[in-house]
Amino acid sequence: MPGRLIAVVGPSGVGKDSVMSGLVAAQPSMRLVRRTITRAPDLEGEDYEAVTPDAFVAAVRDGAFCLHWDAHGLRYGIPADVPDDLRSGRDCLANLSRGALLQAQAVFPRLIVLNITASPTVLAHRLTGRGRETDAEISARLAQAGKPLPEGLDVVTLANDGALGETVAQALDALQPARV
Ligand SMILES: Nc1ncnc2c1ncn2[C@@H]1O[C@H](COP(=O)(O)OP(=O)(O)O)[C@@H](O)[C@H]1O
Ligand SMILES: O=P(O)(O)OC[C@H]1O[C@H](OP(=O)(O)OP(=O)(O)O)[C@H](O)[C@@H]1O
Repeated sequence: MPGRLIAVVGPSGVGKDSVMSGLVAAQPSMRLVRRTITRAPDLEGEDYEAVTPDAFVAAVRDGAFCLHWDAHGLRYGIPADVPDDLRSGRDCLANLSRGALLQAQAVFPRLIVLNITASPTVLAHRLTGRGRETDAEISARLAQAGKPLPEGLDVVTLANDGALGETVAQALDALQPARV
């Protein structure tokens, strides 16, 4: 049985990276996928490979990604070796765009979507508190918050308005292999 690609999606600031860290801490056998992003290096939040736009284009050309997309004026790539880990039966956890899910369905044989939600007020508060983006960038991200998911996917929706530990516990429960 191949591993599952667990795609964590939801609006900016909802807590995707926080939930992912909690999941991997509880289940270290899961691979936390490190993304390549055309973002300045060493900013707050996730651990990522920072590259220039030119280096990203070269990486695409060289087949470095199994999936890539553009959002928020940035480019994001998922390493090409993720399908190898899935084939070996290892679950992989990746922060994906809602806009890349149909593409992802074609790439990963077992795709589970963890759709994280929170109220608009909570999102605004968290993005300001994280401090990675400017006020203008935060406004642009909040305007994208209600983006719908494509139809026909295997989706688990979890509210992260409350305590992070509670959301992680619910995610672990929903991801029990017997369930999905
Ligand atoms: N349940 C929670 N309660 C309080 N703060 C949270 C919770 N989940 C995430 N945060 C905080 O909200 C901010 C955004 O979280 P992050 O994981 O970066 O979200 P995303 O990856 O979805 O943009 C971070 O500062 C994080 O510490
Ligand atoms: O199409 P959407 O579902 O709106 O997602 C767009 C992008 O936003 C997130 O990126 P990023 O991690 O840079 O932002 P975030 O941590 O603020 O969510 C997500 O991982 C996507 O790459």
